[in-house]
Formats: sequence, structure tokens, C-alpha cells
Amino acid sequence: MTTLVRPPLVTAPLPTTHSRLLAWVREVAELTRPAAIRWCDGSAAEWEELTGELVRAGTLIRLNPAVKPNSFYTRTDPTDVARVEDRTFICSRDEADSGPTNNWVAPEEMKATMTELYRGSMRGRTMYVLPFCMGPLDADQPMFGVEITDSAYVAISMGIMTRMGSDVLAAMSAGGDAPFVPCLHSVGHPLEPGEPDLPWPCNETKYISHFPEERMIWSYGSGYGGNSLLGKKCYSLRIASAIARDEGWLAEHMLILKLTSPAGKTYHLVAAFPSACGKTNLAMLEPTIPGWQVETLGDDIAWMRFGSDGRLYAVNPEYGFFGVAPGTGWHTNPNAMRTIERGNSLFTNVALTNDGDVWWEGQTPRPPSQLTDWMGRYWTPDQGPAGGTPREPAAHPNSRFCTPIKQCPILSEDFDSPTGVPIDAILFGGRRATTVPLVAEARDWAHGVFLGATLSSETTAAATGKVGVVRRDPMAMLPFLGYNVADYFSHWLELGKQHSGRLPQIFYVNWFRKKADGTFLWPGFGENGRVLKWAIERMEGTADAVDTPVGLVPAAGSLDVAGLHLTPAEVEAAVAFDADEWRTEVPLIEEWFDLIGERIPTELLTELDLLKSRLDED
Ligand SMILES: Nc1nc2c(ncn2[C@@H]2O[C@H](COP(=O)(O)OP(=O)(O)OP(=O)(O)O)[C@@H](O)[C@H]2O)c(=O)[nH]1
Ligand SMILES: O=C([O-])CC(=O)C(=O)O
Ligand SMILES: [Mn+2]
Repeated sequence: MTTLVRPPLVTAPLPTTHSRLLAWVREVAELTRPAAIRWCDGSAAEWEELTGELVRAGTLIRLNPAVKPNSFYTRTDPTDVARVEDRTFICSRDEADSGPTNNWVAPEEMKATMTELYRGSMRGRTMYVLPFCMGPLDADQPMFGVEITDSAYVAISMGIMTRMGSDVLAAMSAGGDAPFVPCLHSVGHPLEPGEPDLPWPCNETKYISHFPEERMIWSYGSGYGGNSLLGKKCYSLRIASAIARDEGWLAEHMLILKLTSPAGKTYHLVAAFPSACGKTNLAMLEPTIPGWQVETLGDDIAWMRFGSDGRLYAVNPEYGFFGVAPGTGWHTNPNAMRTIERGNSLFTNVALTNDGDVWWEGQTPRPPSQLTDWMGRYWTPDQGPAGGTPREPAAHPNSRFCTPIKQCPILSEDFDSPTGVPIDAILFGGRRATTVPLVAEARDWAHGVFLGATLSSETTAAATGKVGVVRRDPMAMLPFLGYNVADYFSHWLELGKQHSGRLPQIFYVNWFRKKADGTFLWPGFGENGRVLKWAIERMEGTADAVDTPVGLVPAAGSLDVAGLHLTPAEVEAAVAFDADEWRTEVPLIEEWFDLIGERIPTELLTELDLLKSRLDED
């Protein structure tokens, strides 16, 4: 079913009877004035057609089918390479509800501004209507969305990242018209008659706006993933977190994995790490310790609800991986390599090899002798890009692969379960060169929420702005919260009180602690399985820990380091709690709590006092 109609959309047979959807599509078409409207069906034929058009337009390059079948490469405009946090807005009716960590503009004012930007913004382009569902379509309450976009790149990417197309559209009106989240996106580059298009149209003016009360998203000016694939961060985190607060569940920036011990016992873990801090890698972990096995359920987002048995269950709302390319290789994340090798993938801002394959820093120990870099320039390992400087990487640090989750060789068979998997442990982690030990176990739920609430990390290339600056990133949700951060902490604490019987155990981790020479103390990647093993053994009551002011860290000999090429002193340095470093950290936590202001729950202030008094005793 492919419906290509000319506005105002009344002449062709319409693919749905959903009246709110039809009215909205008509309204957007009248405002944005596209040359054509296409209802996407998510079929293979549609993928063929759209990728073909994008190749002709110069947006995509088809990769060598012998190495990457049915896969494509794109370079964005060099100014449109990451999420734009300073242009991201939570437009709640009351400013206080967006909280101290979000940008806020009153909804009516934002709508007025953006309506003028959208006026005629799709002229000369096709408007794509993408019906999608976050999470399984057979869920009790399927979470529908419809994205309207003038980008074919967004249309095919959403086809990978979400369950998208005719099945979803049919389900949306199967039992009466279902509610859905309207997601409007325009690259903001209309074409005048005869004007040639650009390979990557976008606009200097960017807005990524969320209307949490109306459950609605408006995005303008950027084609880059996190700003334009509106089912992902915008819906599944910012809008969903607001829905979850209202309905008593959690929408979190977390991977989901299943772990099987040598004895055959299974566990499920979720882990929240900020962008570009290791979620995709941990989700696809290949443990180095014998007998332990990981299966993947999700690498970025977890929706978690309490079941009738009182346990917390997690579902991954997504259908694909939008993973960081640099650092992904056979020695670090072989399962990601196997996933993309199967083809059907899009690569953005990586480097291109002479034989039509993709490359990025860390894929192989040494780069090929020549490449075309992410800006289309001739690049060599010695000289860097032509006209650039020798140390410029060939792939942008935030370059990405976009690939179907079903291709992951270790995907858990529970992936499509509408109720999800029961969670045994929650990990919070960041990228800290100092201070935070390799692993610490929280004393209880409130202490775990405190560890999550004060989580900190060095900024990365996943968002525009300076890289390497330490900032608080509560539960790795700082850029993804759809409401007031203080209310979010209260929500976590409240859920803990309501379900105190069988709560997951909370742990704090840091793979990124460094030695004085700047290299990592802990080898990471497959070796992180050792930390998961320790966490499981803590829950089983078989591993020893030392009580420190930040939590319970591994006692000497309790972390399995057999076969690891680290000296006992190095292991000790990785797991150590350092009181002086924490005395330096406390004022930063106080500053953070001051910023949050009066709405902060008292339990967290109590936890901070407890940390301080324990440090005084230390
Ligand atoms: N040193 C070290 N680096 C790691 C480890 N895990 C991941 N990385 C690197 O950190 C970067 C980001 O890792 P990802 O797993 O893609 O991070 P992510 O949290 O999924 O990032 P987003 O997709 O932006 O949310 C990559 O360059 C990885 O190679 C680790 O255990 N140790
Ligand atoms: O949202 C994006 O563009 C990519 C991503 O996963 C992140 O930044 O966390
Ligand atoms: Mn990721």
C-alpha cells in the first residue's frame, strides 16, 4: 500500500479512517505546503524506492553489497551532527513543571513561533506520514505515534528504529480510533520551483520542542538522529517520562540485558549511562569469564512497569540500534559488528573506504592507507584530511550506525514480549576519570536513588558543545527529562515505597577511571562481565564487600580477576574508595542540589547528610 497524493489530500483513497489522524495530516499539509504526501507502509519495496531516490539526490551512497548488503552511507551537513541540547525545549504550561534543568518557553508562544517556521517549510518536498508503535504492537496499550516529516532519510531511519508502517496504521483504528503522539518534523529547507536540493538540507534555526501535557512533539531545522527520529529520545524518553510519572511507571535511558550464570540461572539487568558512555557495548557484552552469557534486549531505552507479582518489568520500545560507530570493533563489540555485517543498515558521518565499505576509529587497530572522511575529503593516517590537520579523525566522533535489532545474533527471545522481563538489578554509571569506583552497591533503594540522582559524567560528542566537562547527569536523563527533575526523584522514591517487597538491587559503576598517565585503569568491554558477576554474587550473598561512604565496594579477592592482566595494585586502584576525592565531590553535589531547589525530596538531603557524616568519620 503506497499512497502518493497531492495536497489537499482529498482525491486519493485514504489508507485510514482514523479521523484525528486525517485531520492532523490535512492541517499540517495546509500549513507546510508539500508537493506530495506519502503514507509510508514500511515495506521492502518502499525502502528500495526511497533509498534509490536518496542515492539519486546525492544524500546516500550505496555501500559495496559484497561487504554491506542493502546498506547506505550518508554525510550530514557539518553543522548538523549531534543533539542540540540548547535548542531542546520542554513547553509545559507551568514553567516550574519543566524544572531547573530544561529550557522552557510557554506552549502558546512556542507554537506561534514554530507555526511561522513551518509555514510553507515543505514546499517542493514530499511529506512522509510514518505511523509507528513504540514497543510491541500486541501490548495491552500499544504506544502509537505518527511522525510527519519532509525527510526521506528520517522515513527510512524510522523504519529501522521503530515498528512502522501499514500494520501499525491498521492497528491504530482496529478498535476505534486509538490515541497517538503527533510528531511533526521539518528540515526547514523548502525548495522554490527549479531550485536544486542539497544532499543534507537543514536550517541554522533549530527547535526540538515537547508539549508534555498534550503529548506532542515539534522539531524543526535538524535532520540528525536524536533531533529528527522523534520516536526515540523525544517520544520514548521526554514525552514518555511525563506519561510514566502520571501513570506510575518509569521511562528510562537504559539498556536491558539478560545474564546467564554458569549454573544456568538467569538474571535481567538494566543500566543507565549517559550518551556515548557504554550502553550499546554493555548490552551486547561478550563476557571473558568462562560460562557467563549475555543476551541483548535493548541498548538505549527501557520502559518499566511493576507487574502483578510486585516485580519491575522492562520493555525496549525500540526496534533498532542507533549506535556510536567509533570504538566499535571486533575486539570491543563483536556482536555489533555481526549485526551490521548482515546489512540493511544506514551509516552516518563515518569514513568511506576505497572499496565501498565503512570505517571509523577503533574499528581496526590501524586505519586503511587511505579513506574518504566524514566531510568527503581525501584522508590518510599520516596527513589526516586534505586541507585539514593530521590529527583529525576520519569519522566524526558522534558518527552512527542504524541497524535492525532483529539482526543482533544474541537478541533475547523475550525481546518481543509485551510484558517484558523481570529486572533484578539497576546499574547507574558515568564517565569519570577519577573519584567513582569501578563498582559500588547501594545500601538500599533510597541510597540507590541518591547515587542515580547525583550521577556525573564527562560530556561527550553525542551533544553539541564542549566535550570532557564533568556535569551532573541524574539517572543519565539530564537531556531527556520531560518534567521537573525534583519531581522525577520523588517519583523514583515513591515507586520504591509502593513496591518495597521485590525491588531491584541498585549498583553504581564506572568503566572510565584513569591512571596518572591518562590510560584507563580498567580494561572494560568484555571484562565488564566480571563486574556483573560480582553484582550477581552480591545479590546471591556469595561475594564480600567493604562498606564505604559511597556504598559497598568489592572486598579484596571478591572480584573475579582470574586471567586478567592487571596487578593487584591496579585492581585495588580501580575499585578503591578515595575519601579525599569524595570530599572534593561533596560541594559539587551540594551545588547540584541547590540548583534543583526546594522541590527536592528530603530523602535525598538526608542521604547527602549521611554521606557527609560518613566521610567525617572516615
Ligand atoms: N574504555 C572503555 N570504553 C568503552 C567501554 N564501553 C564503551 N566504550 C566506548 O565508549 C563509546 C560509547 O559507547 P556506547 O556503548 O556506544 O555508548 P552508548 O551509551 O550506547 O551511547 P549512546 O548511543 O550515545 O546513548 C564508544 O566509543 C565505546 O567504544 C568500556 O567498558 N571501556
Ligand atoms: O539521540 C541521539 O542522537 C543519539 C543517542 O542515542 C544519544 O545521543 O544518546
Ligand atoms: Mn548506544
